[in-house]
Amino acid sequence: MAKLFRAAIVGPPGSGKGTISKRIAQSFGLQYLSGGHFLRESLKGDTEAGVLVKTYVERNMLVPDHVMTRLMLHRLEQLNSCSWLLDGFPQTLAQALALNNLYQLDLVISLNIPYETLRERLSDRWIHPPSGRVYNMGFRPPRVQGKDDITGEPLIQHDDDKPEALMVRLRHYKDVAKPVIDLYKSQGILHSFSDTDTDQIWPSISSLLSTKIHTHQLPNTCQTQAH
Ligand SMILES: Nc1nc2c(ncn2[C@@H]2O[C@H](COP(=O)(O)OP(=O)(O)O)[C@@H](O)[C@H]2O)c(=O)[nH]1
Ligand SMILES: Nc1ncnc2c1ncn2[C@@H]1O[C@H](COP(=O)(O)OP(=O)(O)O)[C@@H](O)[C@H]1O
Repeated sequence: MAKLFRAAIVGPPGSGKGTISKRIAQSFGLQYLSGGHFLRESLKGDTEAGVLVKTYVERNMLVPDHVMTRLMLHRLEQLNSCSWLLDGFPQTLAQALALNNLYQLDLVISLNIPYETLRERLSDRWIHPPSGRVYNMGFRPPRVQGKDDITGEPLIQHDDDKPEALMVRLRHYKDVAKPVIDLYKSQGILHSFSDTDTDQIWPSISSLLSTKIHTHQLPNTCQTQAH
């Protein structure tokens, strides 16, 4: 069987993880799994996990590690035959250690983006909740203002992208991210990218991945099991 490639992308909210992850998934055929999107999905049904998660997500607080880890590791189990890229997980050292017990990551991409850039971008971020498609009124506007390109449904802005919530998220992010970044640095798999612009960073990420992933080695069918 072809060797599977496992990677994660880390960076503050608004650093472009989702935007870059989608480009990576498209160019290199990795299965993309976003922690934030996955949580929002689990809020939809009236499940026990959904109710538990809701109170945290609504307050922009990290879901407790044991809950987040259980949900994500369960999902990853269903992606056993896939090469994947994680976005937004792990965010804490406890999550990183739990992941580490089961999977050896090949690569971690870290995005270092100045605060002012983050603030500007997130205040312009609009999303289409059912699909997770992300727009930006300057950088990637929808074809029709306020509407999703594919379905024409309305776009919304997350409460946690509004300025006050953003400050809290960024401060908190810094505290929890450092030990995670240090862990991956010590494992020799961390690659950091600093710029204000996704399009400037992308060529370097793409060429790094080309040296690590040989697309002919990736399984062309990745069997994903239902949730
Ligand atoms: N102006 C600008 N906006 C960007 C750039 N890259 C991403 N964005 C937008 O910034 C916002 C945050 O990006 P996203 O990928 O969702 O970041 P994440 O929170 O790290 O997943 C979105 O509205 C993107 O469309 C960029 O290079 N310039
Ligand atoms: N790894 C994680 N651990 C705990 N909670 C998380 C994690 N990732 C996301 N969350 C929760 O989900 C919310 C939304 O996540 P976020 O990263 O904003 O998603 P997005 O990818 O849409 O930016 C966070 O405010 C937090 O409550």
